[in-house]
Amino acid sequence: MNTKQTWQRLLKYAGKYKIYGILAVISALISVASSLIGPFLIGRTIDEMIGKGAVRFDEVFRLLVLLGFVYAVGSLFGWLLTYLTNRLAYQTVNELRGEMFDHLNVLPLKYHDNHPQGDSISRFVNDIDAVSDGLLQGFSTLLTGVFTIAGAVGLMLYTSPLMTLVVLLSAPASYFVARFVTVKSQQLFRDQARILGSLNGYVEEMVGGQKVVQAFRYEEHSFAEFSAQNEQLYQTGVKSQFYSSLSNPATRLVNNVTFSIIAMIGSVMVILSRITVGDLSSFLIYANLFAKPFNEITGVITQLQSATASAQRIFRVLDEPAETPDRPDAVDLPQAQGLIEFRDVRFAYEQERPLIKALNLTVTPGTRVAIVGKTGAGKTTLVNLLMRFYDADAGEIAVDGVNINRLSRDGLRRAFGMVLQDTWLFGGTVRENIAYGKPDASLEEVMAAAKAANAHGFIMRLPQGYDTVIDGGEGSLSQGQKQLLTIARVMLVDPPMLILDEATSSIDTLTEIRIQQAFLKMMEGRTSFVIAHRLSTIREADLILFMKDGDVVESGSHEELLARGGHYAGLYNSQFAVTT
Ligand SMILES: Nc1ncnc2c1ncn2[C@@H]1O[C@H](COP(=O)(O)OP(=O)(O)OP(=O)(O)O)[C@@H](O)[C@H]1O
Repeated sequence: MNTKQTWQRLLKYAGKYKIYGILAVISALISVASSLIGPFLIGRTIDEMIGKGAVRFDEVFRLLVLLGFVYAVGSLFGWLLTYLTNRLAYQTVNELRGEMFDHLNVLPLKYHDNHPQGDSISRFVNDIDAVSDGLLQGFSTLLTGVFTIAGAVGLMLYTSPLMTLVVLLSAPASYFVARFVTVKSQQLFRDQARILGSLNGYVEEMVGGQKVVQAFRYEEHSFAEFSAQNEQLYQTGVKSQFYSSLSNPATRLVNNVTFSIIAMIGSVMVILSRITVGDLSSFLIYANLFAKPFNEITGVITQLQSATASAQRIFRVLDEPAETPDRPDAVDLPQAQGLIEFRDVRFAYEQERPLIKALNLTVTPGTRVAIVGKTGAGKTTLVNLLMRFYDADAGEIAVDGVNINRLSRDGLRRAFGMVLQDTWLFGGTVRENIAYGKPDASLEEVMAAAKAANAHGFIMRLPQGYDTVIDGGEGSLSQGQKQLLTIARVMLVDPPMLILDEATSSIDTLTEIRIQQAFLKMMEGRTSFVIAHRLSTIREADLILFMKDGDVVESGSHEELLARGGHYAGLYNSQFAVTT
């Protein structure tokens, strides 16, 4: 998408609020007109005061009152202009932000899997901000700048074409000086932002990994690395401030030289009676008004360039195809029994690397299935297909005999309760977190679910019990406690089928036993898939699926598979046999 197309698309959003745009243009015209009428009145006032004993006080007074009125009107409309452009910019980005959030929710999981979270967040926050700044500054500065330049040139020409020529000849010099300084300092500001980003990342990494840092006695090394980046930030910061602070004095120097030349020529013309002293005064003010917007416009152009780049990044997300919608005749799954069938299922994340080649599998209602296999074997992929986070490339997956492509995604996902290793809790109370899938649940229901999940005891020991606020999943809860809360969350919804991912780490033995018990209770009578890491879970499963390179290469009960002496027996002997 090129710059023109980007702005056309952006302005389409802004177009919905064009009434603010039209009013802003009118306000800009009035505000600029008053700033141009002012100097004219000042000139006339001066002409009324020249010569000893020739001051027409009544006329001077009238002009001064008029001048005051003109400037008051100018200020009022200047403020209105800021207000209206603010409304226009914020309404526009508000809509853009809303659309982006909606779209992030309907993008297929594939998008989120392939894009770093930080990048999506940055598009959502930083890029939207850049577009907002661009619209805000761009609109008001360009409008007033262009009107001021045009108006000042017209009035200067009217007063003295010769002096206007001098002013116009100086304009490119002023522009290039401003541009040189702005480009240089913008480059340094970009470097500064980049180094700051990297420093942020480094600090985040070090704070997050403090335990490991200390355990490996990495503090000195980490401090040295930090100091180097910090020093770099300092150097760039100083340089960028140096250049940006040059901008004003440098352009002012060019303007002042021009100003002196005009003053000299003007004085000669006054002496020759070609213009009045009032004309000269007005002209000098116009020359100043004319020069000022160049500085601002150069600054705004860089801002507009960065807004364009940001808008392009936002539109790239908005143009990502959403998850294919449910079929129009999609049905819900009112009361799933739990019969799951995979028939000749084929799937690849990347077409050139087939993962699941021909998966056939039947799981009868109420079966507890343990999925086992080395890392990368395809265990998560199987779950991804079952939940329709990804669609199979060929073959079919059926629940209770119905192809899942014919089910609504909502209906299908409601039929499964999921407990993942990466526990996700949001900023809210314990009660709200448990009731995530059933927001209208009563406290009694929430407590019953927590009791069933072995979570009630530790919740009651929290400072405010069920009303304790969890800070975005962080805070004082242990990993195991967080997992117990997510189990309670599923217990409350009471889904007919389950998908569980056993945690592999950071859980104390007691909590682990609690989780195991909760898992077992939850699985009673339900078709359940457990990505299993513990021998006890695997042994107690009705069916073990051993996965390798994307396919189920062995299936059966623990005893059957051991007797077969194949992959599972190999894994068992190498990993578990010693501990039994
Ligand atoms: N989003 C993705 N895009 C491309 N390839 C992927 C994606 N997700 C997984 N893979 C690849 O597919 C294969 C199976 O991955 P999967 O996550 O299903 O394995 P797993 O058995 O669950 O592993 P683990 O036990 O480590 O979680 C791996 O080779 C992995 O690199």
